[in-house]
Amino acid sequence: MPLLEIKDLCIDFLVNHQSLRAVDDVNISLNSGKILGIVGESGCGKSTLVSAILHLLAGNGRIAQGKIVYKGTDLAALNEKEIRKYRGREISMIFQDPMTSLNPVFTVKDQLVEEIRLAGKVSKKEAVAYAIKLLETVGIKNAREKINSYPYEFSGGMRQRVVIAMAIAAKPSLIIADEPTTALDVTVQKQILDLLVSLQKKLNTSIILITHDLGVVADIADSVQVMYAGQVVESAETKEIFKNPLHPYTRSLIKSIPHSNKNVMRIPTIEGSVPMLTDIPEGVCRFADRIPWIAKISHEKNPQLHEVKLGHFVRCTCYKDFYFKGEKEAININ
Ligand SMILES: Nc1ncnc2c1ncn2[C@@H]1O[C@H](COP(=O)(O)OP(=O)(O)OP(=O)(O)O)[C@@H](O)[C@H]1O
Repeated sequence: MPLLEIKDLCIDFLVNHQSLRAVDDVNISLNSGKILGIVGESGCGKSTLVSAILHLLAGNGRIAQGKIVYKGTDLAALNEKEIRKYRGREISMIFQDPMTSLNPVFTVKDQLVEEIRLAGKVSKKEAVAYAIKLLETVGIKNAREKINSYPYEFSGGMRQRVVIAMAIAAKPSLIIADEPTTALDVTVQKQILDLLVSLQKKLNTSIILITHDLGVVADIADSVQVMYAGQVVESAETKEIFKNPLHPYTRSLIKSIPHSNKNVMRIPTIEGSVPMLTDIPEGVCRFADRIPWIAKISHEKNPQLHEVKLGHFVRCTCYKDFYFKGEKEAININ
């Protein structure tokens, strides 16, 4: 049985008496000890999707349909008191900005000890010893001294390490990391990702890693779901996605991964941005507006996810006729 199974999940926001669908019929299956990458530009619905798991949606959001089955329990059906037992203990979250999780007026020790004591019955002394061990585990040197510092005394990367220490304190089975490295310098980003992967292996935790950068998931995720305008447009094992990307949006995301060789000729990626919820077209390919040079007939009506190969799904039929505008022009010139 998968650790987490999200089935036909739809999430709506109520805006000016209008119900707007931000997540549309998403399915996820995640096994123990695996890393799933959820990728897409800002506004695709990634954060909305994962915040629903622990009932952290904004006040105007609601699960309109679907199930979130975790270890056999449908989390979507739980009340506030019941879901609290899962937060931090079974499933923990790491956000982009470490200060979302850290309180600036308390020391790291106070915050870690509180988290540890919330998770289980331990004495203060035991909790402090465990907190120091946790800081060492996440690579903070001189943890015995550093534990008495306030969050502002740490660099951004070190703060994110503290947040990760808090996130693993209760040995959760699932960590949801929502753009955990976006706010950090490139060199620090790599260190934090390496840390997450090493902890995942050590603790056999599963991770859902949310990012706008497909390059980030390339080396570490076992599987990838690409989201666009609230829907999954492609999903497969990571190797397969990079070997055989099909959906125009996935192909565009792959092209936009920064390349170490700056001399490589760059074909322009697809212009534009994700539509606002009020502008999402119904019953047609949501990506069609971004690739107007592809004939309308190439798109499917009411585009569905098609399993093109075992475990590899792609939405709409437009991928079959898709080419990058610049590519064809380059061919014509030659
Ligand atoms: N509380 C809300 N009320 C109305 N619309 C919302 C609300 N929260 C998010 N949205 C909208 O839902 C859509 C999905 O937003 P979401 O934050 O989940 O996207 P995202 O892919 O995680 O992007 P980002 O990385 O910028 O957070 C966007 O159009 C956003 O404007």
